[in-house]
Amino acid sequence: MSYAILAESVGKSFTLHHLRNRPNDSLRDALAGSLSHLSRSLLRRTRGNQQDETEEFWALKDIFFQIRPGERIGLLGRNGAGKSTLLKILSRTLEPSTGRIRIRGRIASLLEVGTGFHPELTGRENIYFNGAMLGMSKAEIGRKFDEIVDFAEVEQFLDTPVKHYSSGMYVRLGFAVAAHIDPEILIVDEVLAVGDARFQKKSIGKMHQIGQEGRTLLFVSHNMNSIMQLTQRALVLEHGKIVCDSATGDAVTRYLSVDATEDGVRPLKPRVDWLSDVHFRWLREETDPGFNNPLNFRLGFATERRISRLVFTIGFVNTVGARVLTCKANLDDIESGQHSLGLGITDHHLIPGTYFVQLDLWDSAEELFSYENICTVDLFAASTDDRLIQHISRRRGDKLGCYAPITLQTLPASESHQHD
Ligand SMILES: Nc1ncnc2c1ncn2[C@@H]1O[C@H](COP(=O)(O)OP(=O)(O)OP(=O)(O)O)[C@@H](O)[C@H]1O
Repeated sequence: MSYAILAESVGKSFTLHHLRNRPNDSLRDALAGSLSHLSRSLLRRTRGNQQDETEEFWALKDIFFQIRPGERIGLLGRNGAGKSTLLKILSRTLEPSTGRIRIRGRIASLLEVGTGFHPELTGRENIYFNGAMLGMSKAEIGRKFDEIVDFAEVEQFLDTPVKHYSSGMYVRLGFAVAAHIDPEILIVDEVLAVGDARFQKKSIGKMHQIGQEGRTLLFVSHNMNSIMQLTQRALVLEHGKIVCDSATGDAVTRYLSVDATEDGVRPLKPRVDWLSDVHFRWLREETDPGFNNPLNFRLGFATERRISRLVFTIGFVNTVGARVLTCKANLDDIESGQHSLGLGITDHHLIPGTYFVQLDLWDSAEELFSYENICTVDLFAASTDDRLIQHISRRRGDKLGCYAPITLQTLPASESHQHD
């Protein structure tokens, strides 16, 4: 079968050095410590000499996949899962330690802000410099030049060295060059998140167009809506391994459920050191099956400080990654100590189905705690009407969200034909 990208048994290991008796030992150890925590199972510890220690860390292991020409693929994974390492190997900026990559077609990649740019050169010079690196001739770049400048919206700064550009400008220019060299394969990492919302929308539109033209697209994002919009198939990476390769909807569900536990009972790490012992749980046993029945949660935490105004939000994300409902409450003057609160949500209007719950805690304007998939909530249909609503909503786009009843009025015959 023909392919655009073929990965065969690709692995990448890094050697981590833990240098003893050095002034910055503790920082190195701290970094290495967090890495080994991330992927203990992939680590093999070897001893160098008495003082230095090295660890072999496998950031990617046994990666096999095939991408056909014209496919639009999403790559999902938590921080440190190995996405950037894989993209760097695909775009040949990193050599794999095992296996091989085969690529057919001109490839353009946008991996990090500013890659492929020379800081001392102007925007104009960098378009030629970057275009040449991506395999375009001077004449080709000349033909595309105006389109690139126009798309990047940097006309005013064209003769300014790019070292004076903001990160948003870098990304705009980088994306514009990569997207206009007519790549057969376009690889884009999260960088777009740096641009403003309008540019993100514009670049998603451009990638969509590139996909429509039958080019191959590989796209990494933590934004499930963009992944859903742009790709048909997605790979999920966990600790350097592909754990799911399927239709995007299924892959997003798999990715979102990675962290969600059934009951959500576990200690969670807050963003401030004076808050601890955060526990959150959906009281499944207190929820009656059926549409719009109240949902109850329990939140526990310990605070060493008085909290003047605690703001909670509970968000509900459907199985394709869209946040469909946000609920909020506040509580004033919480004294230091251990606390346990019951949080009830009535009239949520959620269609029966599975939702991933996000919890955020703020003290006025300071973020105290944020957790994406703290638990899952499964709401069951209890009546024929519930099942009908669920069925219709699934058929119309396989999404779940909220449902609200319509108030019906019977209008006199003459009024029902009037136009506004
Ligand atoms: N040069 C390197 N030396 C040592 N370890 C590395 C190196 N590059 C990456 N790693 C480690 O490999 C693992 C995978 O990193 P990678 O950047 O590919 O993850 P990611 O999925 O892209 O994460 P993020 O979403 O945070 O960008 C991480 O634990 C990272 O610390």
